[in-house]
Amino acid sequence: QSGSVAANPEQYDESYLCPVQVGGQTLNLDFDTGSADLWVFSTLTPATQSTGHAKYNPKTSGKAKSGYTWNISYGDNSGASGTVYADKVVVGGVTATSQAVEAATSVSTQFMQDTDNDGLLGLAFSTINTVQPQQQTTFFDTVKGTLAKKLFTVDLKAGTAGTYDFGYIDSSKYAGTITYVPVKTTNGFWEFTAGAATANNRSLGSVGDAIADTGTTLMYLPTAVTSAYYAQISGATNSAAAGGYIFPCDADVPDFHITIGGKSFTVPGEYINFTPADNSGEQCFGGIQPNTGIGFTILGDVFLKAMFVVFDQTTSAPRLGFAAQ
Ligand SMILES: O=C(Nc1ccc(Cl)cn1)C(=O)N1CCCC1
Repeated sequence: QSGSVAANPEQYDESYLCPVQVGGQTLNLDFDTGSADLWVFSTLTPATQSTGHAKYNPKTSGKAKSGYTWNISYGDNSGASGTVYADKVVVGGVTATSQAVEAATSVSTQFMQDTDNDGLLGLAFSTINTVQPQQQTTFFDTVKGTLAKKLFTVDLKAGTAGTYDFGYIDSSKYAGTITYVPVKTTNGFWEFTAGAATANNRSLGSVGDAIADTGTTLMYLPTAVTSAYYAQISGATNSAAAGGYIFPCDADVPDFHITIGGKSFTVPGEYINFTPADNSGEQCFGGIQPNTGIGFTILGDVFLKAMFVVFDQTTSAPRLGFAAQ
């Protein structure tokens, strides 16, 4: 089988939500290549936390996995926890007849407040799934053997709907050729080595170990690369109060170029002029921030929405394919 689902941007492209049928009920989920749990708001979630969200009712067709629990936290310190059911999950026509559906019994404030988001669909490697006592597979791992090709592609866009495709590569969605690089799976992420970064034809240094993460909004780069980038924007400062680099909203924000697999790819400066940093709209928050304390680079949505990316498990050595949109 193969299929395609829309990825609809939230305000400021903060995240992208995709309609998914869970036990016959449609929920809008945040597809996240940086985690491996499929969890949903449910009838088990306290009403004080679930108001405004679509909820999965396991009673309809779910089979409880007795004694199974899950508990996940993300880089922004949001998180959720709950219990586990097996149910039918359909994404863009691709069907998992018995997928582990993790029903939330508790969610953090960030999830409670984002009423467009009804849960997450993890697309990292199942080795980092949090279900105990027995780890469960991601939707992709569950259906992988039934797909025309064991791969999915990500085509996020700035300010408009993109797509996640499962089982095939649509060559109309990218320009030029796809450049493939090997993936290191030991941390459970789609992790690879990126190369030189430049802006205004000046070297910013090398990016190095990086993950392709659709669940993270921004780009978190090595501190040296980040500071060299913002040195080229007059008025840019690293503001503790704002939580990162900000600059005058009318500044000239340079394009960011990164080499992957020997090919250069460009993130337009306008994507890096991310959002107003305050109510006056005078200062804007940067789409590139330092990866302090993370230990690797995260290439999140700001990067991905300039790219067409193939998450490829067609062979025993997973790989990532990158092309310009
Ligand atoms: O928080 C995340 N990433 C993240 C955020 C900040 C920093 Cl420094 C690093 N990573 C993330 O992937 N998600 C997924 C769903 C909700 C948030």
